[in-house]
Amino acid sequence: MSVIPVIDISPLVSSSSEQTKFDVSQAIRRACEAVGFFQMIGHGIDEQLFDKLVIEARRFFAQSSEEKQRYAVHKWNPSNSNQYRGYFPSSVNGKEGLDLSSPYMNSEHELVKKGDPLHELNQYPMHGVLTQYWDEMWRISLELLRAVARTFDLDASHFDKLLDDRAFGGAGTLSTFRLNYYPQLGNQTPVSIGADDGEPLSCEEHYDGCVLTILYQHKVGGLQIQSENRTWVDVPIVPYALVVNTGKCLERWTNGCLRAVKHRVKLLKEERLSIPFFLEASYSTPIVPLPTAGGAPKYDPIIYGPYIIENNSKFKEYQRDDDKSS
Ligand SMILES: O=C(O)CCC(=O)C(=O)O
Ligand SMILES: [Fe+2]
Repeated sequence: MSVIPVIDISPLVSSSSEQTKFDVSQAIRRACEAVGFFQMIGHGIDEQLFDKLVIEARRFFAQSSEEKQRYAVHKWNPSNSNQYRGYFPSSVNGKEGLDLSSPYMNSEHELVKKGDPLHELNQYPMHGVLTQYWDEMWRISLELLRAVARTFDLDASHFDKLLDDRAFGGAGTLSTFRLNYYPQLGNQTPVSIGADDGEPLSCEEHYDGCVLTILYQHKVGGLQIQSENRTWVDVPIVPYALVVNTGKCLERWTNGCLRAVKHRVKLLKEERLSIPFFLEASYSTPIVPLPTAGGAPKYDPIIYGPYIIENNSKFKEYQRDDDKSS
């Protein structure tokens, strides 16, 4: 299928009958099975919040590199201890970005105090609009996973406790909220070239490793997904829609029913902002194919934390050991 479905999730986020919620949940499942992506409307996020978020993101990236450097992770600012959560410059992989962790992470937790890379607190002050947007992403994420749970004959809250472990003595969700800025590139060289079609790219062809990604692409498109016949399909701009895609973790969890699909971003002449929220499972969550997904398990059980560290090490912007410096 090459058309990316547009799904109105309003019944999931308002009071509506169980049947209506189930019908929307099924539409989400079908999209994630057939395409791996959908455009989500009816999410209930105030349009003004997106506008404020874009202003906030632009304000951040418009700062001088010295100012942004203050929030850079250790690799680019040795006086900062964070390896993972913070700013990375465009010299590494074409785009620059700011990776933010949960503003609600349990700061007393042993892993947070120890400085575990996945459990780092933000050095960039995350308040106001950024926290409001985080709250919205978290609200929607839980509803999407409840939708998935329903279609696999599970209690709707099945995944809730596997995504945020604070109630079980953990530090909280490992999810990442990222601001991506693709500068106006002029004649600069692409970060990579499409493997099949030679398309110049500003974000390489990849799968997301997380559970789900919820992405806001602001006004400028360029995101493409690979269809089953290996051709590349544009993800069009639908105003104030959020692009949702299945990550490799959810693919494993659903025994391959929901598909993670390769995607990339074309190299454009104009600047571009994209704002993904990577929904992650808690560190010690076992990812074991759901028995209700049917069929013999196609994947070995894994523990989320070590799995995602290994997965992220494939991305240039996460190769942060000093000896791998690019
Ligand atoms: O910038 C985009 O639209 C997509 C970025 C992306 O795929 C990612 O950060 O995983
Ligand atoms: Fe991605």
